[in-house]
Amino acid sequence: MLRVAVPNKGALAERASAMLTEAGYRQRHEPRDLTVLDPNNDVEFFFLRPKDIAIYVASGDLDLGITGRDLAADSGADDNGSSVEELLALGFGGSTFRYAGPKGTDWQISDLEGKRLATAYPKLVNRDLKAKGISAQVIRLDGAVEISIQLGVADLIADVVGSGRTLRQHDLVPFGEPICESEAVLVHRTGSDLTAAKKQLTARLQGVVFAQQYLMLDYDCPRSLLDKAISLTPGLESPTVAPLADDNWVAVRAMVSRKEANQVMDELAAIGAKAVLASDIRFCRL
Ligand SMILES: Nc1ncnc2c1ncn2[C@@H]1O[C@H](COP(=O)(O)OP(=O)(O)OP(=O)(O)O)[C@@H](O)[C@H]1O
Ligand SMILES: O=P(O)(O)OC[C@H]1O[C@H](OP(=O)(O)OP(=O)(O)O)[C@H](O)[C@@H]1O
Ligand SMILES: [Mg+2]
Repeated sequence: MLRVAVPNKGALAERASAMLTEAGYRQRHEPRDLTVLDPNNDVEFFFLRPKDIAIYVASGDLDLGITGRDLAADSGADDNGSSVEELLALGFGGSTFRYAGPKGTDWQISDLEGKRLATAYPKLVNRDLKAKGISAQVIRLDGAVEISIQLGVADLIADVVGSGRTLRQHDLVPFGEPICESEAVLVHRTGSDLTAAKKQLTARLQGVVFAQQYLMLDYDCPRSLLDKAISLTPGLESPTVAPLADDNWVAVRAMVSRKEANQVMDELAAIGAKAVLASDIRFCRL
């Protein structure tokens, strides 16, 4: 039976469970449940603190886990980085992990030298400081890191930035390049076998991620413009082209990236396509 770790609370929990449900897996109904057995799919889910997930997966006690890329990087057992590796980026929980300091100063990375630096991600930060050749006193906190400067325990911080609201609320500004560009990821133990069961769960989640990033486009097109239309909507392999009752027209169906869909629809309309319809894809296998 495949054993899979899922965040039990925090920024990733709801979307992770929703994505697994969409992929056909059983998820918990009671928010306090710590395990859910899905006998039909031969999977057991374990609902764990997001920070602990990489530890269970790195030790081999659990086969797969959904966590943040920043948390996975912070779990690394050695200086070389993480002891879990990414199988799939899940396209939600996007954030950056950044240094920040009180506003009013044009902070530079070199200003970190000799400072007290508060963070809930000490391994990730120590590794970054080492790579930059900077020596600073890293103060490990569990959360609410943004308040640590005004309370006097730190000079600067390194923390997760989502919308940037929490930094602004505490009169802080980010500086330097992000230490990590994070999102939710599916991980397994570095170097462990990619078994058929792991592959199947990965493929199912890939199908949901893909469905969220793509739309199905249907339109009618004069046969004489088909080449132009196909160059705008090449699809994944090749678009479906079907005859219409009127021999001068064809119906075309192709997947397009959600981000580009409106632009592509404008361009199709401009070349003379009619009845351009976009519809959601719920899930798929590529
Ligand atoms: N505001 C946010 N926007 C986007 N992603 C976020 C945000 N806050 C946290 N994350 C991401 O969620 C993951 C887990 O962080 P989360 O805050 O849920 O865990 P935690 O700090 O251990 O738990 P808690 O905050 O419940 O004590 C990390 O990968 C982090 O990058
Ligand atoms: O840029 P924003 O959109 O404001 O989000 C960033 C904040 O969200 C997270 O905090 P969380 O709510 O998880 O609390 P924590 O600090 O106790 O973990 C993170 O640690 C930041 O503090
Ligand atoms: Mg948090």
